[in-house]
Amino acid sequence: MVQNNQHHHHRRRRNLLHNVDNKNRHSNDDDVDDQQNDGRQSINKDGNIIGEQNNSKQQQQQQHRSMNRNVFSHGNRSHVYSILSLPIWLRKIIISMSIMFIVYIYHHHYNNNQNRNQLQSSTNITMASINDNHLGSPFGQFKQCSNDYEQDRLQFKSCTPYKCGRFVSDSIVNDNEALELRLFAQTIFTMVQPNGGVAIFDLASGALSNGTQFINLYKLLKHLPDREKVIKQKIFDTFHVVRKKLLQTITMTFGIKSDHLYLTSPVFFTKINSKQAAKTLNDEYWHPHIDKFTYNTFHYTSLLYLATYQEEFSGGRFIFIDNDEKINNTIIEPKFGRISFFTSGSENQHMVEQVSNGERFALTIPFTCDPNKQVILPTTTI
Ligand SMILES: O=C(O)CCC(=O)C(=O)O
Ligand SMILES: [Fe+2]
Repeated sequence: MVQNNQHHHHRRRRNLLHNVDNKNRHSNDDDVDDQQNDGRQSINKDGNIIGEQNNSKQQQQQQHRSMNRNVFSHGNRSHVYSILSLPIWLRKIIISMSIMFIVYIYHHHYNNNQNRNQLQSSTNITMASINDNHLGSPFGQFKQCSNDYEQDRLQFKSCTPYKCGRFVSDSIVNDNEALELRLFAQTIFTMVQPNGGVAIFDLASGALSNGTQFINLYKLLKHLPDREKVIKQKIFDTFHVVRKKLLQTITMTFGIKSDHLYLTSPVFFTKINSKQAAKTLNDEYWHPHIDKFTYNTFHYTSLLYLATYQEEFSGGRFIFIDNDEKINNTIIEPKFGRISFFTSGSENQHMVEQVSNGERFALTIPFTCDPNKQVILPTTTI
């Protein structure tokens, strides 16, 4: 009964509105259709309800037409009213469909954006994750050398790379060697004030960061009778073993003569923690850089990791930046005992991600083709 009344009421409102509509519809394309619709013609002519004889199909057609007009013709107030004239069930359908449409558009847009983000991060290649165990011959890839070696090639024929590239290995340095070096670094860094985010110790010169300054540990120790307690000879012995293995690996991988490649300076330990980066030259870590130009002595860079990503620190991954859009980058996740080595020119521009938690220890061991830039490490008889 209530429904009947409502229905009746709606139709009456609709008919009233149709009269107004008709005035506006002379130029409307729908007119042709409308003329052909008997039910509709009677409504328009009489302004009366003849719905009883109309079957529901006709009603629906009318409602659709009136809906279409309302949706597509703007600036006509009567059209707005005629939406209200639709039966509640139809209004509900329209509203739900509109909501579904909005939700669909939103999802489509959101998914597209997400895909784009995923695509960006998925195009970053993790060359060595902490879960990988790169045993045996070094794992990596060759890359065309940049033009940075043109001059070197004339000067250092049998050492300058013809094929460049980047590699990792988890089996060249053993755990004992890595542990010894790690403990040494820890001891050294407890001797100085923590400096923002980066502490540095150069094994070649003895330079040790202390706040924003550097002190020279070797000079200080010179006058200390029990200096052997601070830096044991053993650490230099271990370092020499590691250096030899790295030199062998690099020369074999890049096909150069091992007696033409030399250790160069700085040979440095770093401890990076999550605090702000220090205002010293070590700021370089956070920025994309090219070792050959940053240090001026490097032809081949090797890195020995003394801490493991995600276990001991967050962030701090090593990233080769292969293009400016920060996609298609190659990532190395630091892992205790892992080495990476690469040619130091612009073919291997890189950076270190900010460390967000914990402490990251690493040792940079560089090599040069220039005998004049060779460095011989001191012994404890410094
Ligand atoms: O610690 C690292 O992973 C790399 C540091 C670096 O880029 C450098 O020593 O030049
Ligand atoms: Fe670097």
